[in-house]
Amino acid sequence: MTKFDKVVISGVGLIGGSFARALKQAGAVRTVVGLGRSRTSLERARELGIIDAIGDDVAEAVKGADLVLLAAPVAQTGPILSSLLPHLEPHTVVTDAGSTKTDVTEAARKVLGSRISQFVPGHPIAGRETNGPDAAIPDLYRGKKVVLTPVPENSAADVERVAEAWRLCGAIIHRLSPQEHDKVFASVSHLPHLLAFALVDDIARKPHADLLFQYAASGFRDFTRIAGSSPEMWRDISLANQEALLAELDAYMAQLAAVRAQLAAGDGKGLEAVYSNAREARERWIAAIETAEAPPPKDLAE
Ligand SMILES: NC(=O)c1ccc[n+]([C@@H]2O[C@H](COP(=O)([O-])OP(=O)(O)OC[C@H]3O[C@@H](n4cnc5c(N)ncnc54)[C@H](O)[C@@H]3O)[C@@H](O)[C@H]2O)c1
Ligand SMILES: O=C(O)C(=O)C[C@]1(C(=O)O)C=C[C@@H](O)C=C1
Repeated sequence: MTKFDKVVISGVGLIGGSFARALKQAGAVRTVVGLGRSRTSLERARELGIIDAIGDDVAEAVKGADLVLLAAPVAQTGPILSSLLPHLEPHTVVTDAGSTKTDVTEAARKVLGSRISQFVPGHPIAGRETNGPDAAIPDLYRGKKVVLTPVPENSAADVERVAEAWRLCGAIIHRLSPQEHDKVFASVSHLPHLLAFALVDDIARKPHADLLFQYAASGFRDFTRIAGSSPEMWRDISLANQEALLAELDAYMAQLAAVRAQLAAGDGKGLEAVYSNAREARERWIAAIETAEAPPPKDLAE
């Protein structure tokens, strides 16, 4: 069942590589061509069987492509689209996997002009702290959400084409506006990453850091897992979503100030109320996510 004759991936790391692997596993693509910044990394992707060919020449790479996925750090969106535009055929649908959507859509609009209709912005809500082609796995998106934030100029058919590709990877399609998207993910993704990076950085800079790390255990490991993520990627996400992230950070700092006051006052009842509310909310969230993200059987996604 070949749905896509040729798919081009610009940025063959965890996200782009997993997309290619998933489409290949579903038997849904004939050829995957990789574009990228690092030749070594593209060669590794080819060696791993993630891509079939390295796009040495952009014009040749995008010629006859059904679908192009941008999966590089979000600040690369404009430059990558500029390089693709002169060679982009009218039938080719372009999408992206960037973690922010307002900046990506603005960059795409600026570069593509009237051809913005060919760009359907998207974001898979799945990932890990590892990066590069070696981290790519075919089941990364199985049972996970993909948020599409289409622009008014997109045709229903092009949006459906992108949705279909993600469904073939096992994902479930949701839709938000770019602004709604960026507010939501500032809260539940971008802020936790900033906090994890800041905490580990803070501890690492203490004079007795070695002693502290020697005794840090599973609680610390769980809280800071995401501080193992790509600094370049998270720099771009933080700056791209600066306004919403600052708003979430301010709200969190107010919460910390309130909790600090309870601690300083020895207000055990107050602290326990915060901890209980958090634990209950987390339990409800885990139960809901386990129901919603129960992976569909492989043949249903195909
Ligand atoms: N890691 C996650 O958990 C996650 C989840 C969802 C979405 N995303 C988004 O997906 C995108 C890719 O993230 P990733 O985790 O796969 O990172 P990654 O580091 O594994 O892969 C990114 C790839 O892009 C390449 N690249 C960098 N600049 C480029 C350029 N100018 N042109 C072409 N390729 C370029 C890099 O060489 C690398 O191979 C980012 O926009 C990120 O915000 C990440
Ligand atoms: O699991 C992880 O390591 C992730 O960070 C994945 C995660 C997140 O949940 O925040 C990170 C960035 C994305 O854009 C989507 C998903």
